Amino acid sequence: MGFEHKSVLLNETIEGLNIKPDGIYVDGTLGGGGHAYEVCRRLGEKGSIIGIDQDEAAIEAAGIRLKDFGEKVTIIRSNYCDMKSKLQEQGIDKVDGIVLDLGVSSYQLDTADRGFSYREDAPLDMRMDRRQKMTARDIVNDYSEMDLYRVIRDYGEDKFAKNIAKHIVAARGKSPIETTGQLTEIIRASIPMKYQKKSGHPAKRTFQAIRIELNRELEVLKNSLDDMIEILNPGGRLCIITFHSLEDRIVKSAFKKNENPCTCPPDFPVCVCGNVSKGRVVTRKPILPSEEELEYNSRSKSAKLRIFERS
Ligand SMILES: C[S@@+](CC[C@H](N)C(=O)[O-])C[C@H]1O[C@@H](n2cnc3c(N)ncnc32)[C@H](O)[C@@H]1O
Repeated sequence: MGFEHKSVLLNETIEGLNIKPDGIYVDGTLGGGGHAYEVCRRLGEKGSIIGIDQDEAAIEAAGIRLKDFGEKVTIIRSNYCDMKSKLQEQGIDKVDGIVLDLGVSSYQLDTADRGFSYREDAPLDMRMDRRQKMTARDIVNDYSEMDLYRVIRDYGEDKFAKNIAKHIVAARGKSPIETTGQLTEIIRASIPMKYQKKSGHPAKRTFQAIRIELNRELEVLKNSLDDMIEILNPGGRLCIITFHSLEDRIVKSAFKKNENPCTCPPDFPVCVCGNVSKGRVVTRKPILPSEEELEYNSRSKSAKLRIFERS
C-alpha cells in the first residue's frame, strides 16, 4: 500500500511560512512529506529542511518523496518535542520556520494493522512510534473505569463516555479486549441506537480519545511550543495545523502568552515583571480550509491553522 495522504491547508501553510530561499526550515510532523515537498520547491541553493517524524513508515515514505532534493533534506526519526536537541546535534541553533500538521496521517489510519481504525479489525495498537511499549490494548484493558471515562470524555468529547467506560470494564471482566473490532462492538452497544446515526461512526470519538492519550499528543504539544518559538530567527514563523479543539486551545494560548508574557497587574503604570514579548500572533482568527478543500478532502473538516512570528 502506497503512502496516501492529502496535505491539509497546504497553500495557506506555505504562504504563512513566508519562505526565504536560503532559510532553514523544520517540518516536525513530516508524514508523507506533502508540506515539506512544497517547502523544498521554494528553497534556493543554500536553503534546507529538517523533517521529523516518530513513525518509521512516514520516514520511509517521505525519504522517497523528497529524494530529488538531495542534501537539502535531512530526515530524523524522533518526537518533535526533542526538536531543539535534535537540531543542535546537526549544528543548528536557529531556524527560519517550523510546520506542525498534527494528528495522524491517512496512511496511518488506513493501514489496518496499525490499529488506529474502527473500520478495520486489527490488534489494538495505535502507536505512532512503534518503539514505544505501551499500546491501546494496555489502555483499554488496564486503565480504571474512572480513567477511561476521563479520557473518553475529555479527548473524545463523547457524551456517552461514562457508559462506554462501564461497558469496556464489564466486557474485559470476561476476557481481555484484543482487537479494534471487539472495541468497536462494545462502543456500539454503549450508545443508544437513535444517537448512532446522528454524529458519524459511534466509535470515532472513543478511538480518537485513546489515540490522543496513548501518544500523549496534548502533553507533547503543550511542552514543545515555547522551545519552538525560542529557536526561531527574527521574522521566522511557526505554523501549526490542529484538528481538535483542545489542541487549538493549547496553541492559541501559548501564542498569546508568547506575544504578551507580562504578568504585572493591569493597574501597574509600567511593566516590572521583565517578561519580554517573543513576537506576534499573525492569525488573530485561525485560518480554515476553503469550501473547495472541504469538498475534496473530508479530513480537513476540523483543521485550523495558526501562525506566530518571532521578533
Ligand atoms: C497529519 S500527518 C502529517 C502529514 C504531512 N504534513 C503531509 O502533508 O504529508 C502527521 C504526522 O505527524 C507524525 N507525528 C504526530 N505527532 C508527532 C510527534 N509528537 N513527533 C513526531 N511526529 C509526530 C505522525 O506520525 C504523522 O506521520
